[in-house]
This record gives sequence, C-alpha cells and structure tokens, in this order.
Amino acid sequence: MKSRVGVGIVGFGTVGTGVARILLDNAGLIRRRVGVPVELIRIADLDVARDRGLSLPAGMLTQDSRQVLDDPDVDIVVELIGGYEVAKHLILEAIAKGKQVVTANKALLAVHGEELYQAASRQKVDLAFEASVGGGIPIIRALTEGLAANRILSIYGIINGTSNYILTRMTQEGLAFEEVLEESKRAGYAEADPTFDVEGIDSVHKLAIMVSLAYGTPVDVKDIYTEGITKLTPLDIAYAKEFGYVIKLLGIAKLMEGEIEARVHPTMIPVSSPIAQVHGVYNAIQVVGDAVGDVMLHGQGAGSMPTGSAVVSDILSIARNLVTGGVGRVPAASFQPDQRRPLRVRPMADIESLYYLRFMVVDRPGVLSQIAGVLGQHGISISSVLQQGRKEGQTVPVVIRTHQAAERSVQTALRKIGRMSFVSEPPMLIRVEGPDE
Ligand SMILES: NC(=O)C1=CN([C@@H]2O[C@H](COP(=O)(O)OP(=O)(O)OC[C@H]3O[C@@H](n4cnc5c(N)ncnc54)[C@H](O)[C@@H]3O)[C@@H](O)[C@H]2O)C=CC1
Ligand SMILES: N[C@@H](CC=O)C(=O)O
Ligand code: NA
Repeated sequence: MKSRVGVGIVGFGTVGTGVARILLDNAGLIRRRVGVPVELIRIADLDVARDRGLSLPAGMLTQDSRQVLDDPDVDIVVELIGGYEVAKHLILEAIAKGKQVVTANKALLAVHGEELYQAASRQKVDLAFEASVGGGIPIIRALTEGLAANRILSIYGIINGTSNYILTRMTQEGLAFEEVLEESKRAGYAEADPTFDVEGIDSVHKLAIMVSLAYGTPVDVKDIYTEGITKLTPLDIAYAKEFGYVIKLLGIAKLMEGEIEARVHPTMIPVSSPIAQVHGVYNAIQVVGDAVGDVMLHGQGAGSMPTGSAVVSDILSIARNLVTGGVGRVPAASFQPDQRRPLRVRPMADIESLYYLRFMVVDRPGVLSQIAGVLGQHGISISSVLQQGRKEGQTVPVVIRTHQAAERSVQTALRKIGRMSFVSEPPMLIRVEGPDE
C-alpha cells in the first residue's frame, strides 16, 4: 500500500496557483479523506519569477516540465498550461510513463479527447478532468456517476463564466462589452485567447465533453453549431427585458429520435426560469434524465479557487485509487471503451425553435406587410410584432417574435428580407427557449 501520493503540476497560472494553495492549505483535511498524505512535489512553469502569493519550499518550482515528468515521487501529473500541442504531448508522455493525469484543458479534450482516453485506457491509468466543464461544479462526476442510471434526455447550460459575466454586467449596469471583457481577463476568468469565450468556442468544447460522456459517443466539435455574444446589442438586451426574457449564452444538447441536437448560441429565456437567475461568473447546468427528472447544478464556472477545487477533487479521487490499488477505474469516459457508439449530430438547419427577429428598416408604409409576407410564404407564424414610434423616412427597429418554426425556413426568409431595399442592416436572429405563446 502506498504511504503517500506525490503530485506534480505543470502550469502555475490562475488554476495552478489555486490547486497549489488548496493542496497546501487543506493538507490535513486531504490526508484524512485519502488516508495518506497527498504531497505537492514539483511545480513547473515557464515563468518562475512572478509572485503568486504562495511560499513554496526551495527547489519546488522549476522552469523545466521534465523535472515533473521524470520525478519518480510524482504519481499524479496535473496539466494546467492549456493549449493543444505541448499539453497533448505532455499528457501522452505522462500516461506512457504510467503516471496518473489530471487536466482542466477542455479545448484539448474536446478536440483530442478520444486519443487521450484510449491512451489512458491502454496504459490502465486514470485521466480525470472535472475542472474542464463548469469550473467548480461537479458536473463530470454527475454525468459519469451520479446520473449514470439515466438515459440523458437533455442538457441545458450556462457553461462559460466570462460570457455570463459580460452579459450580466451589460444587462444590469448597461456597461459596454469591451470594458467588461477587460475586467474578466483581469479576474482570470477568460481564456488565453478570449475569443474562445465570447465567440462560443469554449462553450462548444464543454458541450462536446458533456455530450461525449452523457451519450457515450465521440463528438466532432465542428458538428456543433457555434454562435457567441459579440453581435448582441444593448437594443436586443432591452427588447428581451420588455418581453420578459433575459439573454444567456447557452449550450444545449437534446436526444432527438436517436440523434443529438447540440448547439451553442445566445438564447432568450423567460426571466422567471432558474437559469435566468444565474449571474456573473456563475454557471448552471440543467440535466434531464429519464429516471431522475430535472437536476440543476449551480456554482462558479471559472476562477482560481473554484477551478482549483475541481482539480483537487480529481487528485483526491485518484489518490484514493492509488491507495487501494484501483487506478484505471476513474472513467475517462462513462461508457466502457468498446461500448462507445457514434451518434449523428443533427444539422442546425433541421432544428426547430421559437425566434426573436429584429429588422432595421426605413420607416415607410407597407414595410411590415412585406416582411410578414415573406415569413408567411415560408410557413413562419408570427406571435407578436413591435414597432415603436413612427419616424417616416428614418431607420427604425421592427421586432417580430415567431411561434415554433423550422430553422431552415427562418434562415431562407431572413436572407430574402435582408436583400429588400428598405432593410438597412443584416437582420438579427435570437433563438428563444420557453413556452410557445
Ligand atoms: N482560468 C479558469 O478559470 C479556468 C481555466 N481552465 C483551463 O485551465 C488551464 C489553465 O488555465 P489558466 O490557469 O487560466 O491559464 P494561465 O494562463 O493563467 O496559466 C497557464 C500557465 O502555464 C504556463 N505555461 C505555458 N506553457 C508552458 C509550458 N510549456 N511549460 C510550463 N509552463 C507553461 C504559463 O506561464 C502560465 O503561468 C487551461 O486549459 C484553461 O482552459 C479551466 C477551467 C477554468
Ligand atoms: N474561460 C472559461 C474558464 C472556465 O472554464 C470561462 O470563462 O468559463
Ligand atoms: Na466541473
């Protein structure tokens, strides 16, 4: 039996610092939970000069990640550098050396996850990634363990803290997009390339990981429709409020007749819905299972300590396995490797939704009826129309909400309307989740 478990971290940034702090501050508690000490042995980062506010034993911090990989006392390698190539090689090398691996790298898992799962499975080592989705929220364990009895019917979630932080501040305080983005970078929420956050790419990575675990299927991220928050305007946020909605960047996955519907886009949701109450850096993920019904998990989706909490929970789980001699049991994928089956992701054009449409038009008689005419020709039924004030000859917004309609028809109709002479800018489309009134 092991008398202690050694941990090596590569990447001593926002998350790495949180992980080290928790391992040091809660060492006594962790020992009681695991049964043996879980010791931080080495930390590697290219930048060893920056003050992280932690006092580490001399010689623990190094610039050379090899010193983590090659140290025989390091049982668990924690990859927290982010990015694709270097991180992938580091993880594969750690696995090849028979080390257990923890990572928070959702971008890497979403794109190269299958290769990493297979390598870990062949080598019979643990590969754990609780921090990769929902930061501190234990959603990976929920999908792979707590809800494993269920056929998962749907997953809805706010799964990017940066975007939710930006949308919350824009909605509640009327602040400008750029100003709030800078704040979320300073707080350590944003990705190294923040376009991953605001263009929906990070949410797609997380949705792909959840779909892969929930349905036991490989997922190509390119099959998931992706739209971020950069085109949203204060005008749409104000209209949403007027209709009793808020706008959230949602990741949505549904099991539909043996196919998966998977998409990420700004969504109007009723202000009374639980997910609408989720503000700032908080994430929330609602999972519906056929046996359990509705489950909602809520917590901080980014930041040093919440994300560190998830990483350390993986370290603990693996440390327990090491103590009992049962590594290779933390399921990298929640289905047995030979039971994972490809499921088709339904093309976006084939989905149905409710829609909010905003047209900027030159105000003159007959405009509304021409727009309504095109929508009607494509079988799109209107539930309400809003045109505020008359400004003959000037550009004004016309806002239309639809009943349930086919995405393909809505896109075709918008292309036609967008070409009409009185339309001054590309139409705005926001999908709506909620009752069809
Ligand atoms: N910041 C957050 O709230 C969350 C981050 N993540 C993920 O965690 C990972 C780390 O993110 P952060 O800590 O925010 O990034 P960060 O940029 O704060 O830290 C990364 C650290 O890695 C170091 N580094 C880069 N390349 C290296 C190399 N080749 N060898 C050694 N050190 C190297 C950098 O100097 C930096 O200190 C990423 O995969 C990210 O997507 C996941 C959940 C939440
Ligand atoms: N940049 C991400 C960090 C956590 O995954 C986010 O903002 O959610
Ligand atoms: Na998590």
